[in-house]
Formats: sequence, C-alpha cells, structure tokens
Amino acid sequence: MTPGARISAAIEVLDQILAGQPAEQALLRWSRSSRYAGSGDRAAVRDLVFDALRCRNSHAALGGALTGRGLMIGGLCAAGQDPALLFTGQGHAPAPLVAGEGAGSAEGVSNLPDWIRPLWDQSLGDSAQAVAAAMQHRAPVWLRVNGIKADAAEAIRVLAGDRVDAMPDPRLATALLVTGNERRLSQSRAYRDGLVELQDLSPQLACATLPVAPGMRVLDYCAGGGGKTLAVAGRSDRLTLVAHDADPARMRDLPQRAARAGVKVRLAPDPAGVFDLVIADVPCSGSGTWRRTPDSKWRLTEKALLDLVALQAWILRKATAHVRPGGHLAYMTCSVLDPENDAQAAAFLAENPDFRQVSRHLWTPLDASDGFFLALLARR
Ligand SMILES: C[S@@+](CC[C@H](N)C(=O)[O-])C[C@H]1O[C@@H](n2cnc3c(N)ncnc32)[C@H](O)[C@@H]1O
Repeated sequence: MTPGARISAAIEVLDQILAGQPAEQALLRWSRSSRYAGSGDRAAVRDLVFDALRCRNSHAALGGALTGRGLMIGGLCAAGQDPALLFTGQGHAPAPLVAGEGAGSAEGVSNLPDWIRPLWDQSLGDSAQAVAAAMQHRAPVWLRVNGIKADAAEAIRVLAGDRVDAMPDPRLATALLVTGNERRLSQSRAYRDGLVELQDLSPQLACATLPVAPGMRVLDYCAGGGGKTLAVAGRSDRLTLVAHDADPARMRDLPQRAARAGVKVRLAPDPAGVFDLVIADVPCSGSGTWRRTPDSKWRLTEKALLDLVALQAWILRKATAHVRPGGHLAYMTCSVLDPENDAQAAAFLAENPDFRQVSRHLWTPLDASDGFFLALLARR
C-alpha cells in the first residue's frame, strides 16, 4: 500500500471507531476486508489509528473536524508535514484538502476527556500536565527477564541472535527495553523458550518490591494471564503459587506461559485457606496504560469508573479472607486515578483495622513507564 492508501485505510477505521466501534474490532474488520494489505501495512495502519486516538482532540482541532479525515490531517500537521502532499486524490490516496482543512490550532486543547480532567489533576498534582503529555506518545516495549532461565546479559545475547535489540535498565536488573525489531519478538527463541516475557517496567518495579521469600504461599487473586504470578515466581525458590480469577477463561494461557517460564502454578477456581502474600491486581480504568489503549480513554465513563471502584472494594473484601495474620495484601491497579488508588486503600484500611499500610507507590511515565499503583498492606 502507498502512504496515501494507508491514510485512507486509517480514515475508514477511525470513522468506525468514532461511530462507536471498539478500536480492535474496527481494525480487525478492516484487515479482514483488505486481503491485499501485508503485515507491514496492517502495522502501519494500526500505528496511524492509535496515534490519532492518543491525540484525538488536538489532532481534530488541527485538522478541522472530529472525523477520520480530520484526525489524519491534524496528525500530519502536528508532525510538521504538509497534508496536501498525501491528500492528492490519486490512486487510493484521500481526496485533496478543501478550504479550512488543516488550518486549525490546538492551542490549549487537552487530550483527556473533559469529565476526567479535574480528577486527573487532583490525582497527579504537580505532575498532572506532564503525565498527560506523556500519554500522547507511544509506549516503549519492555521485557522481564525470567531469572529462573537466564540473566539480562544472556537474554540480550539470545534476543540479538534473532535480531531483536534490547538494553538493560539501571532501575531493575530483570528489565530490558526493546530498542529494535520488536515485531520479531514473539517468534524469537528467547521468548519461545521463556527467557523473557512481555511486561511493562512499572508492574515489574512493583512486583520487585513485594515481600517474597523461599517457601512462601502466594495467591494471585485476579490472575488473568498471570503476569504478576510469573513476575513473583522468578523472585524466589520453592514458592507455592496459586492463581485465581473470577473469569477462569482469563487464565487460559497461564498454564502454557508457566510451562514456558519453567514454574508450577496451580489454578484455583475457588481458592481455600490462607497465604503469606495475596496479590489483588484488580480490574481498573487502565488510565495508566492509555498510551497502549487510547481507545479506552475515550470510552471510559463516570458511571463505569464508579462501578469499577465498587468492584475493587468488593474484591479487596474477598481477598482479605486469604491473608494470614502477619501476611501481606498487595493491592495493584494500572490506574493513576485517586479513587482507584490511595482513596481505595484508605477506605479499605478504615474498614479493616487489623491491616496497616506498609508502603504505597504510584509509578508514571515520568519515573518509570505505564502508570501503575501498589499499596502494600500487612495484616497484624
Ligand atoms: C487487571 S486484570 C489482571 C491482570 C493480571 N493480573 C496480569 O498481570 O495479567 C483483572 C482481572 O480481575 C478479574 N476479576 C474481575 N472480577 C473479579 C473478582 N470478583 N474476583 C477475582 N477476579 C476478578 C478479571 O477477570 C481480570 O482478569
């Protein structure tokens, strides 16, 4: 596909998304109906669509309309390119610009939904603007080195054998930043053999602070794909790892991932007994990951956020029953919003005087990567 044809495709997909279709669904539909598009084309169209969603309001303002076409014109203007060079009407390129298109200004335009801005500012204080600005850019790809199988140097060497470039990070010995050929990763030997897993730096930093020691019993109460279970597994020997999720289908890939990582994880539809550490990586707004899922930024509603906060409180109540006296509860979200983070932890502590807060941390793109919150709570 020519660059112009890719823009036409992105316009088509964005129009579907603006009409209410989830981004992944709209992209899938387009790629199914566009068999001529190669993998490079599909990746390029996806990048154009996600870039536009990250900066939806400012690109619409620059382009002159909140439409697929307006967003693409605005995106080119924001990148300092002349849209007229690609909007030629030739071949599969979009039609030439008309008066007013590409002549707007994005001065003072925010790329957060209006209703969330006061909450964002209150939650992030002095860093609110800088974090919002960071959310307008693509997120880097991070890997976690599986300490059971390799160290960082070995993982980098094996990745390089498959022409995937990665570099270590001074903040964490197990974290690697992918610097080249990330699309080859899933086919690489380092990934297939379980030397590395995809995991953002911020949850890695959070998991690295959890109190884990040989022989401990750990329950991952909202295990999903098992990202946190596996991060903890790499930290110590002889751990008993139990994974639970209200929706067992979410744990579908966990046995295979665990086998690849060389660890044993027991899936528990109905966990019993008490544990030294219970991880509650609860469903949340995902506001810390809006660089990766910009569509969800525009889909989140006040009502949905309230529902999530209520669900988080309910899950905490259930998970608490599994924390042994003297044990820990690790409450995690990939959100930067206070009602899901400190306010939730404070409400829990007010209801549960037998718990105390040991520590809390909010990571953001300013000091780590995605927005991620951890409150570590100890049972007396
Ligand atoms: C943020 S995701 C977990 C991601 C996972 N820990 C990982 O690292 O891949 C939250 C999970 O909580 C699960 N969940 C929702 N309600 C729950 C409940 N009441 N009890 C336990 N898990 C629940 C969801 O099915 C979802 O898989």
